Amino acid sequence: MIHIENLIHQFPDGETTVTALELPNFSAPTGSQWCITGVSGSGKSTLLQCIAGLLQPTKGRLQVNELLLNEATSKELDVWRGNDVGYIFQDFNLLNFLTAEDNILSGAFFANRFTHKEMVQEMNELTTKMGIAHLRHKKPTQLSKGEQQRVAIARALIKKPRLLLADEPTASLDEANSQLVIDLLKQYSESLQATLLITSHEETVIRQFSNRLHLMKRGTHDS
Ligand SMILES: Nc1ncnc2c1ncn2[C@@H]1O[C@H](COP(=O)(O)OP(=O)(O)OP(=O)(O)O)[C@@H](O)[C@H]1O
Repeated sequence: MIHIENLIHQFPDGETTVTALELPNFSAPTGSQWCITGVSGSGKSTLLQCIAGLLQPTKGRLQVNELLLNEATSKELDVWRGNDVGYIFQDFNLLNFLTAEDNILSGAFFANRFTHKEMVQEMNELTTKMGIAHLRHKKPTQLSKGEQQRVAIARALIKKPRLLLADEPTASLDEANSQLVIDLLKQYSESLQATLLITSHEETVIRQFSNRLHLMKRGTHDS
């Protein structure tokens, strides 16, 4: 469950600030699946980062399940994120010194509730489903963008999170892999009753979600 009231996020911009996001109200029931749309710069990534507790909102109330994010300490946010949040970054954020396999396993490490055997089994299943099993021993720099994206997605799914946040998860994928990823995210969300929020510009992706949140570009400079 996500519940948002009067959320505002501003970034400093020289002497002034830029309002990246303003969202008066938003509620997503547990297990619901949403596509966040809006032109470039409308605040889609900012919203996902606020919901993941990666950005502290400037104003507003933001609750995810039992946790009130705007009042939580950074330690509470770290523990919660490690346990409950699967985040697929727009630019992947893979660790270049680790193999694809170790990058994926690292996604479950901080959840602290799986044995090594369980993590390896889940990693094997995910990489097979996603067609990247043969790439497990490669480093991210030896992979194409689309392959890196699938590694990033497997890293988010391995811990079976209650909240799945995916920032443009199909942006580097061809049509077939894009569909595979959307199907996989939806299946995970359904089977785990995990709330799923994805951002996308692509019509083919957007129309597969009946729940949509459209953000308007602000770009307002406030002194
Ligand atoms: N770290 C930052 N410092 C200052 N301004 C920022 C920062 N990050 C984002 N912004 C600004 O906030 C606004 C929203 O950015 P955001 O990345 O959330 O948009 P978006 O809708 O995800 O865009 P895109 O579709 O291009 O990824 C933009 O005007 C952007 O320039």
